[in-house]
Amino acid sequence: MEKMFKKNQKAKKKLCNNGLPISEVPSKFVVIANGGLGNGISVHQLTAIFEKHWVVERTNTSIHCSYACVAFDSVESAVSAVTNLQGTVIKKRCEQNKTAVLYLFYLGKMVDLNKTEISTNTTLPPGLILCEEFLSQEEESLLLTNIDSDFTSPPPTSIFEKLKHRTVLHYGYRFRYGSNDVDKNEPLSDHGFPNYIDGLLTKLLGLPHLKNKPDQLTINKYAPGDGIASHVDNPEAFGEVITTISLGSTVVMEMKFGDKVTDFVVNPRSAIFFTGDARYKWTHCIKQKKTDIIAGTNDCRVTLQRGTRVSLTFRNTLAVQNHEIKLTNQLPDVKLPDNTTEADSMEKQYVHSVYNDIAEHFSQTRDKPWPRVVEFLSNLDKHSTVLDVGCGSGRYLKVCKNITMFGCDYSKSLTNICHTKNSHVFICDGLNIPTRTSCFDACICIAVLHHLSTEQRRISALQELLRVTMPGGKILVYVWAEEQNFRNKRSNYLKNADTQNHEIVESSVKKDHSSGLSLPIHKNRTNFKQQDMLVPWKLKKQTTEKPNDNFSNPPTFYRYYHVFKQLELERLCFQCPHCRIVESYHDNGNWAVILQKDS
Ligand SMILES: O=C(O)CCC(=O)C(=O)O
Ligand SMILES: [Fe+2]
Repeated sequence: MEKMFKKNQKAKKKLCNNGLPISEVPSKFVVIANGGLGNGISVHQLTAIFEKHWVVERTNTSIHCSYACVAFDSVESAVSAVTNLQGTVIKKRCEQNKTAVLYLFYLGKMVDLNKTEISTNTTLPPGLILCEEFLSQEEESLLLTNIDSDFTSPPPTSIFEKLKHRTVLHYGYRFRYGSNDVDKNEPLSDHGFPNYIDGLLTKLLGLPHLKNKPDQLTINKYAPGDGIASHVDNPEAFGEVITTISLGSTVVMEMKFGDKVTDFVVNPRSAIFFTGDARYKWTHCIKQKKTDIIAGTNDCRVTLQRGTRVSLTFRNTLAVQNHEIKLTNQLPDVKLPDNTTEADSMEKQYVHSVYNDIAEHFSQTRDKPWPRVVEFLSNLDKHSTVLDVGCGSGRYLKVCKNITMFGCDYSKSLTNICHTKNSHVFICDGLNIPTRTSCFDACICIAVLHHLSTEQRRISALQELLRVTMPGGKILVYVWAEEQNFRNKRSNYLKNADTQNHEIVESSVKKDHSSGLSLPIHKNRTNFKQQDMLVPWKLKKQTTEKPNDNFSNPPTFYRYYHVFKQLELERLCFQCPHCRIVESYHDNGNWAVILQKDS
């Protein structure tokens, strides 16, 4: 009895997951779990049982459904049927000696299962271009025939690999799982792809999405139940657009970015272009399942059986820049902004937008207050009103009970996190703080100035801090130091090498072709080799999901930094009128000053 109850509950849960409007209140509409065509039970068999006792208005099932829906003539009939038929064992129509156990539940409304179609109103991630019916059926079957024969006997110009959860063929360059890149010195052949790809390539290049002819192709073959772990195709190794052609079977792709998740159906013969955010910020994956349950019309979910699916992923490999730098042992050229427009746009791309994207992860990993900042706040007069400029996720806003703290930050996502902690915060640019002059007893500005990309902006930020502070009030400023090894003491940043981010790129350069700006990429947890650079931030791996191969690759973001040399911060302060430096010191890889505004 108990076993039957458990099975009943399990069946109910499954129906709910399928989107059926199960109701606890009796109604005339009933769903019969296990009583559907998909489970080998015909409508005929059901009506034969019902008609002896009750009047049925309509019965509805579909070959895709293991359940059937029934509309009785009245609630009473439905109640009687649910009570009497619960747990009935019925012989399957087409499978001899096999039976099904029926479980019945009320529905809030009648559902027409055959009218359920895949819902098309999924919002795709920004930058994802999905072209349905990109190939004709003839083109698809010709490709499949050729690809099948390559899988059977891989040509010498290809590399065949059997991964744990799919088989793959690489052309052009071998894709190296682990580093998720290619060896540019080892092309697989002079002529790249097999001839049968020519037509497809011409067709792809005819669309505006691909700027250059791809030079690397991975063909993935998925049996039902196979998948690909969540990843971003390595931005260090491959160009701006990744293209995937699907053949053979429908599948659901899942894309994620922060707490945003999108599932969408990828049909055979479609082309997907991953560009922009979908290329660089959102991860994509295919779960290891034999069926996909997806949103359908009519409040229902549609269950799709997967068949064998083949996908072709085209990539453009990037040139290797590392070698030259290493060989000559010279620092790369740096081209920084030299006007306000350039500085604004660079900070927007490499500071503001990044903090919005990494806010959640940043707040989880940067929540410990630094002791000397807490000490500064604790030494302020009781009831002081203090502004934290660039407060991030608010780690100093609640550390001192005796003072009133406000925070401001450019990042909406970070200020949202502060709101959840009930802190007083507002969004603003530190160069234009929207408050009156002289309205705070003190200010702190921790790890902010180093994100401003010209000296003039760093001075302006100090002047703005001085403006909003009361005459006689104090300001504490911290910036990242070029000297991470000071007086023979290594900073925590260096000491914590090997624990985080160390796997990221060797020294290389990021050139922005549209703006002409060029910045070196810093190797995390190493000494700084230059003052201006991009510092990688790798989002944490999704721990909820076991990678099905070593192809799990969360996105990397780049933050712009100008690290300060000894006395550089003091020099900037000297250029600000009406203040004096009360104290300056090195603190664990940072330079700090305490300023006092003239009375
Ligand atoms: O099979 C697919 O559609 C995805 C393939 C993919 O993401 C890749 O090869 O990087
Ligand atoms: Fe991919």
